[in-house]
Amino acid sequence: MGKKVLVLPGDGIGKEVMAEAVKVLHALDGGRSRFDIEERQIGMTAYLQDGTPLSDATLDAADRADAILFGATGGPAYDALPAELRNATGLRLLRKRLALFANFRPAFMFPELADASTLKREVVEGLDLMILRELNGDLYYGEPRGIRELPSGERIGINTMSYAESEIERVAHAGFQAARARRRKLCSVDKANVLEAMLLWREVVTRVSRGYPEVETSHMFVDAAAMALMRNPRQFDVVLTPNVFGDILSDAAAMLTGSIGMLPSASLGAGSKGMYEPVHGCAPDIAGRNLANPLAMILSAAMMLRHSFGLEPEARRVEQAVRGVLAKGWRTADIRQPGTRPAGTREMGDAVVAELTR
Ligand SMILES: NC(=O)c1ccc[n+]([C@@H]2O[C@H](COP(=O)([O-])OP(=O)(O)OC[C@H]3O[C@@H](n4cnc5c(N)ncnc54)[C@H](O)[C@@H]3O)[C@@H](O)[C@H]2O)c1
Ligand SMILES: CC(C)[C@H](C(=O)O)[C@@H](O)C(=O)O
Ligand SMILES: [Mg+2]
Repeated sequence: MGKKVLVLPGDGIGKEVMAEAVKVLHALDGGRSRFDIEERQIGMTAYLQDGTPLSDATLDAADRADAILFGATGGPAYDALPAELRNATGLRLLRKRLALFANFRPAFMFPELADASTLKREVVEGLDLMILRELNGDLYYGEPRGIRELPSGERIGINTMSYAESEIERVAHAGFQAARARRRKLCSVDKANVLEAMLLWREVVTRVSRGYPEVETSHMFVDAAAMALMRNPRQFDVVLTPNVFGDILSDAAAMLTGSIGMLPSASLGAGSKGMYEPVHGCAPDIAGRNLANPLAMILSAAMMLRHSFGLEPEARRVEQAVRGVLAKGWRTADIRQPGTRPAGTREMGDAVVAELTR
C-alpha cells in the first residue's frame, strides 16, 4: 500500500494549482503506486455540494491520511457564510484537530527570480529564511471570542490573544531544532512591550533558548521585525512567530521572493503526519483563468515528500525541477519579466513534469 495522501483542492485557484501538484506526484512516482491519493472537497465547493465546508467523512479521511495536501479555501461567498459555521468547519479546525502547531514557511529566493522581487536585487539576492509560525494558539483560538451586545445596545467584537506556556515551549523547541540544522540563528518575534501573552512568549522562548547555546537567539517586536524584513531580510535565518504575526509577516516575506505564488508551507505536529499548503489563498481575482502560479503548491508537495515520507532525494528532484523550469525562462504572470517565456498554470505544471522526466 502506498502512503495515504488526502488531497483537498478547495476553492478558486486552489483547484487549479492542486491539479498541477498531483500531476507532478504522478510523474515522480512513474507508476510505482507509492502514493495512494484520495481527493475530497473542502470550503465553498464542499458547502455547495454537501451543505458543509468540511464533512465528517472528510475529517475521517484527514484522520486516516499519512499526509494532507491542501490548496486554498475562501472567496466572497465563503467569507459571507456565518462566522460560527466557518470557524467550526474550516482550515482552523483541521489545524487544531490534527494538532499541527508548527507551520514552516520558507522564503527562498531562486537566483533566477532575483529581479522579479519588488525590492532591489542587492537586498534579496541569496535570501533563505524560515518563518516558523505557531499554528494552534493566539487570537485564532483564544476564548472568549464572538460578537456580543452591550447593555447600551452597541455591539462589541471580541477575540482573545492567549498562549499557554506548553504551547510556546513546543513551538520554540521546533524553532531551535530547525535553527540548529540551518545557520544557527533564531529571531523570536513578539509584542512583549504591550501584551501579556507576548511577555510570556518572550520569557518562555528565552528559557528554551538556554538549552540551545549553539543557536544565536534574538528578540524583536513585530513592528520592528516588519521593517527589518524589508530593510535587510538576509539577516534572518529562523524567524519564530506567534500565529497572527506569522500570518502577516509570511505574506510580506513572500514578496521578497518575487511572488506569493512561490511560497510553500508545511504544518507539522508531534509525528510525521503533516498538512502541506501554499501560503496564498484562493485568489478570486484570477481564479478560473489559468493564471495562477502553481509552484508554491508544487513546492509544498516537495515538503510533504521530505517531512512526512522521508523521501529527501525525491523532494530535491522536485525542487531542482522547479529551478530548472525557472532557468529555462518559464514564468507565470506574477513573476513575468522581459525576455521570459509566458506560461499559464497548466503549462507551468507541464514544464515541471517535463523537467522531472527528461
Ligand atoms: N490557506 C487558505 O486557504 C487561504 C489563505 C489566504 C487567504 N485565503 C482566502 O482566500 C480569499 C482571498 O484572499 P486574499 O485575496 O486576501 O489573498 P490571496 O492570497 O488569495 O490573494 C492575494 C493576491 O495574490 C495573488 N495571488 C495569490 N496566489 C497567487 C498565485 N498562486 N499566483 C499568482 N497570484 C497569486 C492574488 O491574485 C491576489 O492578487 C479569502 O477568502 C481568504 O480568506 C485562504
Ligand atoms: C485563510 C486563513 C484562515 C489563513 C490564516 O490566517 O491562517 C491564511 O491566511 C493562511 O495564511 O494560511
Ligand atoms: Mg495568510
